[in-house]
Amino acid sequence: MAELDNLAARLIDGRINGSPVEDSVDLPRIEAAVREILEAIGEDPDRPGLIETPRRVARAYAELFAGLRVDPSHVLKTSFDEDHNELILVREIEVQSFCEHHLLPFTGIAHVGYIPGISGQVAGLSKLARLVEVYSRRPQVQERLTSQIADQLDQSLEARGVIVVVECEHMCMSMRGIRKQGAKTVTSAVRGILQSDARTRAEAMSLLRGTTG
Ligand SMILES: Nc1nc2c(ncn2[C@@H]2O[C@H](COP(=O)(O)OP(=O)(O)OP(=O)(O)O)[C@@H](O)[C@H]2O)c(=O)[nH]1
Ligand SMILES: [Zn+2]
Repeated sequence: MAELDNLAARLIDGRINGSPVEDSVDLPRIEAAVREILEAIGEDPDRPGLIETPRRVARAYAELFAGLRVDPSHVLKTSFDEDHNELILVREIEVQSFCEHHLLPFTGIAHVGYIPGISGQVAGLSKLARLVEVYSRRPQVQERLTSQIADQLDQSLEARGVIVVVECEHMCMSMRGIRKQGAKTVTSAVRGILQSDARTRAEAMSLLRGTTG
């Protein structure tokens, strides 16, 4: 599992281009399924333009869903002690995920913030973005993505407070179905003091929006 976890973490980084990808998912099964889909929509999977498509899609899925094989608690393992007991916030972390209902992308941004706990555990800033990646690269719903990020931060850092706000556009709403482009879904998850104390939350919200005045 540790080896696979490591492989998937590198996949998330986009650093694998080659055979190791095959170890992480059942590629032949995905290929067969994609071929089936192509036939079912009335295409000829053997025409030159499509002949390699099932293989490409399988490899793309290995990368796009690599988050399923990473243990999110590993991401925040390398936290360190720092004498800072107020809000730490990383704004506008890119989100690229897939709605689990239609397997279509939803994309946008996440703001991730926390107030360190009495243990004084602080995470490397990039780890917050990595956490977003690990949970995004799975079939998801935006609400769960948001609360999973918040809960993991809460648990791993024993934070006094956590705030996560995610703002995304869903392709399943813009390309099909209701076909409304530009609609943004905003979800939030707050934990600890950021949930219980309205003033602290309001302060965090204004920083999160980029307004400090
Ligand atoms: N709450 C939530 N809903 C989502 C998310 N992603 C997609 N959806 C919605 O999931 C719902 C699935 O509804 P269904 O009625 O089962 O599927 P559908 O017939 O394809 O729905 P339409 O999109 O309305 O055509 C849709 O309303 C989607 O907009 C998400 O992250 N969170
Ligand atoms: Zn959807």
